[in-house]
Amino acid sequence: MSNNINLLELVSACIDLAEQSGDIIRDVFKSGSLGVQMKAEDDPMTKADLLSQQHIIGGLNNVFKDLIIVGEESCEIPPSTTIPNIHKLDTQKDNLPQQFQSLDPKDLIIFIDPLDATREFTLGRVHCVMTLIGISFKGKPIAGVIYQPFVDKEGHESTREESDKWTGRTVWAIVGMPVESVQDKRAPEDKDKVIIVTTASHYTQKIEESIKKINPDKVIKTGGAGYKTLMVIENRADVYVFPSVGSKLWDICAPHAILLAVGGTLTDPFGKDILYSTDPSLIENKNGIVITTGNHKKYIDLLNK
Ligand SMILES: Nc1ncnc2c1ncn2[C@@H]1O[C@H](COP(=O)(O)O)[C@@H](O)[C@H]1OP(=O)(O)O
Ligand SMILES: [Mg+2]
Ligand SMILES: [Mg+2]
Ligand SMILES: [Mg+2]
Repeated sequence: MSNNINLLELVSACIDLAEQSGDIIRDVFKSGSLGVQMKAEDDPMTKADLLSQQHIIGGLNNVFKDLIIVGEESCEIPPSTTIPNIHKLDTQKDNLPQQFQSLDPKDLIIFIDPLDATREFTLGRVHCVMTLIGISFKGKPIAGVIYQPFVDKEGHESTREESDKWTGRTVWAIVGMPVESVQDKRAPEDKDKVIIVTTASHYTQKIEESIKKINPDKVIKTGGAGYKTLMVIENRADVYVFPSVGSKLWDICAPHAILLAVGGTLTDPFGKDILYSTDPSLIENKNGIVITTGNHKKYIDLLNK
């Protein structure tokens, strides 16, 4: 029997599971007992990272057979009774590109970052925290789901004192379909500026040099690969520059798919495409990443001059 997958049903399940993981992540945060473990120096994992990944993979495996899943955390997946809703996007059926209606699971890889910006999570800077579920097909991202637990439905950030406003936001896209959940959030005073967004916690001399080459009007340093890519997608920044080792395929697959759906570009700092693969030697974005929604070649040329 064919186990072929309809992409809309898979994305629907991913949205449902990411939203449920948001409840898990908020509950762990509010409990005040994060259970921080260091996987390596500068690489924390909490109870929320683990429970979120177990919930998502357990739920996906209950509905889809033969899925190839690459999750950030190395953990057992306990038996799960969760059956995700595969019908959340049924109203979009007519918009689904024909080639995505019946996909061989052998051609798909699901990249899961159960909690992006763990360091910020442990420090209480929770606005950058996201669950990221990306779907690649034959090496390229085709769909992405982002869930932000610590913002409201519009993506507005609020403090811990206003935690009743943390209703959460989902952003999702399938490449080739209209994107509904993304807004242009450029501040009027930033209209003609060049704005770079980059890491707050892994800032290096090399990043400093790259920024000088672009000579921007403004540099925003903040946490999370998903959060920074979303800043570019929503036009709060022009280019996300991270010309260093550190991010992995699960950090970028979901944001990359949403970026592609809005016409943006993600490459390494030399302009080379990223190949989404299960090959352990390719999981790390060794050269780094550059993300734009326009003028990509201009920024790559500046970085390599
Ligand atoms: N040196 C590193 N080791 C592990 N993960 C990293 C490293 N650098 C970046 N990351 C991942 O990329 C994200 C973005 O990095 P930064 O905040 O420095 O821009 C981090 O939140 C982290 O994801 P995660 O929190 O899911 O482990
Ligand atoms: Mg991590
Ligand atoms: Mg991450
Ligand atoms: Mg993570």
